[in-house]
Amino acid sequence: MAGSADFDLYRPSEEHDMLRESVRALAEAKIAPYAAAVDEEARFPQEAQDALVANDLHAVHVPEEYGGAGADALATVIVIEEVARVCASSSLIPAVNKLGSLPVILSGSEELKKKYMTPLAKGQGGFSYCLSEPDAGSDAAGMKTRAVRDGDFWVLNGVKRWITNAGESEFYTVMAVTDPTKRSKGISAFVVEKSDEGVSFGAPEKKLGIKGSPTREVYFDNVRIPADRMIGAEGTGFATAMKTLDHTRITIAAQALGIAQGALDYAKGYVQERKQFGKPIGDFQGVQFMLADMAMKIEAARQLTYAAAAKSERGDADLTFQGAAAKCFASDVAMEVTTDAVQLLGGYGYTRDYPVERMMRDAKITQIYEGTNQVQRIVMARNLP
Ligand SMILES: CCCCCCCC(=O)SCCNC(=O)CCNC(=O)[C@H](O)C(C)(C)COP(=O)(O)OP(=O)(O)OC[C@H]1O[C@@H](n2cnc3c(N)ncnc32)[C@H](O)[C@@H]1OP(=O)(O)O
Repeated sequence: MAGSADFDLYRPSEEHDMLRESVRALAEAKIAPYAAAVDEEARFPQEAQDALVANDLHAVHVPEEYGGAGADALATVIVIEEVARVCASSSLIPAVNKLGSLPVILSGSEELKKKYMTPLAKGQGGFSYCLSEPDAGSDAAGMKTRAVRDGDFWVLNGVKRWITNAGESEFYTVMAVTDPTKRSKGISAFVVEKSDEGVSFGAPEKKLGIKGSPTREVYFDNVRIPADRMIGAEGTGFATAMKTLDHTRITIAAQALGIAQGALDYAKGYVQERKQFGKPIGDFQGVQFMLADMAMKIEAARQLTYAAAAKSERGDADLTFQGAAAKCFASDVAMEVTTDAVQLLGGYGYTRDYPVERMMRDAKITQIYEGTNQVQRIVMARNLP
């Protein structure tokens, strides 16, 4: 797996290129064949989960000392990008495993890291991230889920909403209020296990896209967990949640990039096959210009995303700006490019007989989750370079 110092700001190393080739081959052979059915039936992509685990690609970011592949941020981006190119729902597996576990990696005790990163690396349990609530989305610090100390335990009560892979994951990073007088400084982070008494899940949301990735509410009803499940010090949970997003918004950019590339690749092939007025529609300059614009936007998004991944790896001071910028830009590109791909396929593009309408529906969420693109602008404006 690629090492952390192997890439400069913009250029993936030879190892990164090899990783891309192998993930692309795996994704095309083992994930792409199920993408349409996973979407149509709104079912978890078990085939993708199995293929990713078998090839050690389900959580590549886990450091080697905990049995992981120790992939750097760019390698993680490449894995997510290549899986998203064929199936966005499946790309949420490596993405959410990073999102859910990064709070532990960034701020957790050595004991917590050993306890939870090891099974994650082995594919014995995924990790979900519980920040949002029914009434606390963009205003994450307005959360109400409460954790109250009781001797050597914390007792959690509340509801988290929009939790990706809820019910599938074994482990949950949960942000909860430990001091209601302090807003963001009164929030702490915890690891909760699916098997903890009092944890339950709502019905899967019926969504426009990423239908293969279950999104459910998570309920905490007097969930009593040992005090050493707190991630970092009391009151640092919100900062940990935000620091995590600085790194993982780049994985959403990767996902957007993959979806856009998948749509461009499909449209490129289609315009050579489809004949109108006696020749392939790709011979018309109007169509060529659309493809050129799509490729140009994707390339710009890729450069921004890879540069952000390099900053994530190095922990550069301007990561907050760059992560938000990459997520915002790449997700807008994904929406534009997938919409243009549908346009290029005309009436066929609008049907489920072709994959581009799925890609267009899947692209939409990348403008919304891990902070709407309006929130990204708040973040960028507060952290201008
Ligand atoms: C991977 C695929 C799965 C996808 C699943 C998707 C599920 C999700 O979408 S996850 C949830 C997404 N939610 C979000 O992104 C939340 C959006 N909201 C936000 O980011 C914030 O609430 C935001 C930016 C609006 C700021 O909120 P606000 O309440 O004004 O807080 P703010 O005053 O900036 O910060 C509070 C404290 O946190 C700390 N903080 C804020 N940002 C950071 C940061 N980037 N790094 C470190 N600390 C930070 C600050 O130190 C600040 O403390 P201080 O007052 O001492 O400076």
